[in-house]
Amino acid sequence: MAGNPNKPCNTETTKEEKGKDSNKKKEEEKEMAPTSSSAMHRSSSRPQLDVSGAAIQGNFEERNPTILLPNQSDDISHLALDIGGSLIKLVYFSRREEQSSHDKRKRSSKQRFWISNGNRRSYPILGGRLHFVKFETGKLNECVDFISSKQLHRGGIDSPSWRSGSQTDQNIVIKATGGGAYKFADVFRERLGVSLEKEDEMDCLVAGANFLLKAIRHEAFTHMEGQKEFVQIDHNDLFPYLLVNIGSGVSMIKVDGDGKFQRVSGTNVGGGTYWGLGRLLTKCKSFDELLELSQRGDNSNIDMLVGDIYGGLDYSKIGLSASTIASSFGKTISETKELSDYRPEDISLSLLRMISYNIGQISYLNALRYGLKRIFFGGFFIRGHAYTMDTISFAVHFWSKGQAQAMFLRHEGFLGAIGAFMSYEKHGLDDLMAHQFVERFPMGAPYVGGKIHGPPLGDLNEKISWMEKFIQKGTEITAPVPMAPPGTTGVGGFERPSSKGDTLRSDASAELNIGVLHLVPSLEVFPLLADPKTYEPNTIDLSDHGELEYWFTVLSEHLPDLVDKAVASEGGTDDAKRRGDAFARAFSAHLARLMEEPAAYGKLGLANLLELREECLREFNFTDAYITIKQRENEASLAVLPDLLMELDSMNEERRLLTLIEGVLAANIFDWGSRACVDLYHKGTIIEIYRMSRKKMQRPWRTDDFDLFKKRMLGSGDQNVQPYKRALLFVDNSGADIVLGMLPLARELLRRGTEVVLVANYLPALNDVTANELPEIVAEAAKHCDILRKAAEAGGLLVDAMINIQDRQKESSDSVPLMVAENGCGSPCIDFRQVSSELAAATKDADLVILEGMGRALHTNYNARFKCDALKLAMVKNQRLAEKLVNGNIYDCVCRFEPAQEL
Ligand SMILES: CC(C)(COP(=O)(O)O)[C@@H](O)C(=O)NCCC(=O)O
Ligand SMILES: [Mn+2]
Repeated sequence: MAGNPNKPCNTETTKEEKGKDSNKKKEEEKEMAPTSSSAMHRSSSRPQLDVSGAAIQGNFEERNPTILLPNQSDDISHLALDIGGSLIKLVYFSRREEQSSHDKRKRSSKQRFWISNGNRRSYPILGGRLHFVKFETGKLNECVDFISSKQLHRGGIDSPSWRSGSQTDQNIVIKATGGGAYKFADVFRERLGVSLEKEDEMDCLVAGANFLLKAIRHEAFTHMEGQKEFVQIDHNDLFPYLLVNIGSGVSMIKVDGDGKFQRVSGTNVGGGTYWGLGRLLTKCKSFDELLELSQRGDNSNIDMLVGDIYGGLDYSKIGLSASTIASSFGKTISETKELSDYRPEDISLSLLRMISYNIGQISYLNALRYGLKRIFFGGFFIRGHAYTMDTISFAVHFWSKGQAQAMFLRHEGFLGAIGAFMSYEKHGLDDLMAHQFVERFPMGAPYVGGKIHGPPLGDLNEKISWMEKFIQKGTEITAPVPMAPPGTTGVGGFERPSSKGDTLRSDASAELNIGVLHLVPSLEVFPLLADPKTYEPNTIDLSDHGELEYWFTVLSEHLPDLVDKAVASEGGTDDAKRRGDAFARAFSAHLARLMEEPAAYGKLGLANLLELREECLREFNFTDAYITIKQRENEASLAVLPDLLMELDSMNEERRLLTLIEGVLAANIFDWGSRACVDLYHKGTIIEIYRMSRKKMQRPWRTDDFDLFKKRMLGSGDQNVQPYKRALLFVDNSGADIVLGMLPLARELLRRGTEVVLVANYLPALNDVTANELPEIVAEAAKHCDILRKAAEAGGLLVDAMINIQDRQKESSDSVPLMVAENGCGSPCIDFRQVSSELAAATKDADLVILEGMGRALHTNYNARFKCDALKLAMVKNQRLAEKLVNGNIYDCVCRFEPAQEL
């Protein structure tokens, strides 16, 4: 919303004044509203969530069970709108998780043990997803059709009230902001029978920005000369800042806190100006077309530069280079030329620079006026466009002499809509934290949301046929637009950005930068992290282009094998083949997109890529691609476990501890995600490979802290040591890895009086063992081992044990328990900023963490520090990683012991 052009644009409007204004407006509306529209709600009649008598419906073991609210009578809307001059922005919430066959399998397992969370809430009451969609305001009907087709105004197709038909549309109130909330209220009433409850635009913008800056980890970034860098915002040091929202017009708001702000300025030269003038001057048919034209433009043909005035020289005395724009459109004063003599590309770029530069400059002056160091720019004018951001950044940097910094927001265009959504008090979103959001990039959002609107694809078949049909289009989307030769001058004399980040894709680009936000309120920061603020899970920095290229190649080359396994896991049917093909295309498209713009989905690390691959598989309904392999390897390993245990029991404790650690490292070779290992499997049986791997376990290992660990475990000389109280073992692969490696180590800890929690994945990833599979494996192993059996019984793992209950209670009461906890992840790596509340609860009294495998101990967490002792064990199954990380070779081993970090 721009300032009134008839008023100076720096007219201040305080929030209090605004409040008075909007109350007055509301009163006027009330008087004017016909009685039939008495449903036009005021805050007093705002629907509230009544959680009295709330009960979990169905199985308590479900991750996101339905919460039954027997006393809830108000209509609950899951939709909010920001109806601007050019675009309608829609934020909607879908409550229900799709039920995967994995979940179904999980529910059928009776043996699963859950650690009690005490008073913690272990179920996500508001678990669900936040979706972001936009429409052109001129196509309001399409927006209404979209809402209607998804029944969003009634809480979504899946809402119980919609299915039972218990909800009447007359009572439905939808929060809306922006001018269109007034202008189009009748359309919504007539077409959907709903009332729009207007929320103040500035209130919403600020609420949306504050929410995003606090809740989304990689929301804010800087963009200078083509380089995008994410900025970690400290929640306690966020205010004050200047929020500049560039829509059709521009608002500049000084934000001092939640709900505390002042609109200090604005300018009527904004996105509408660019689009309006651009349309007249270039005959472009859409904003995006105009923006795309600018990519190929050279503004020096239109703008008068300092060099044009000074005969090619800089005006260095006052710090102006020859390429600085002295006068936007200054060259077009030439009387000999007509509009048709100028290239539309050059006009577009010149216009874009004029407007962006102007906004950057006015913003800085306002920041200066109020002593604000940080300026956040939002609004759909920006559209993730590199030139626009660079120009604004340059202006801020130039005029502030580097003292102020322009920052941009990934959800730039949705601030108002998010704010309107948050104004439903019942959602209680304002309390949510970064660790409770997981952003995902489903095929349905980035690739189909390509047009100005795009309902995420509904069912699997739609997704597959979209991939088949539009693969050509997908390639176009991800391919860079050819650039004009560089060398044109820009504002203030910086050359046009030459990084790949400045390529403009189709109009899908805006959607490509944001995904669907999964709200999982049960996620927590791992309580044993020494310093969560500085914790960075990824070891490999993919902003290094060489690294990026290497890992992209590795993942691309692994694809055919992965597809084979995935298709086989689903019986090799034609349907599975079709899905496999679609998966490969989808994942390749994501890779290509990220290769072109690594920061497109937020800060990119190797763990994100490995997780994206798993997410893509799940999206095409491959719930457990390695299931057959996992089962086969478990069986083979369980068959030799009794012999191994006997061998171990014949050793003295020192020899045994060493053999156990060797065993873990040797068995970590069974990794179906490593190309080198997969090649090995074609040459031998599981047992042969295991034996070979054990034989090669010569100390010293590449990183070898075994002696330190041994000292802590066994003491030295006469010195006795206290056993660890509770150890969390982050286990990795199925088969030999868990059965012959980690379980025997767990047994040793149990034998020494340490409680053991086996922490495993919530969802399958490659051949990793899942928490759901562990009780069965432990039960099998326990058949051959009393220590494991008693501990598993004490831990409640052996519900179906053969012994009678009384005996079990007697025996288990004096045993330390062996338990299982799920980690909340479905990836080969682990991000300790987001773990399940079950795992967080299990950290109580834990004084040892053991991380096993490349994914959890090397790719992520290699540099992580914990409040308790930590042992990191892995075999490095990749030559390049071995060289980079430990200056060694493939199959080298890492045994890193780190005593508790002093705080
Ligand atoms: C995916 C993995 C992290 C799994 O390793 P794990 O955690 O099972 O030890 C690893 O196999 C990997 O980094 N693979 C890609 C590198 C390669 O194929 O050489
Ligand atoms: Mn693994």
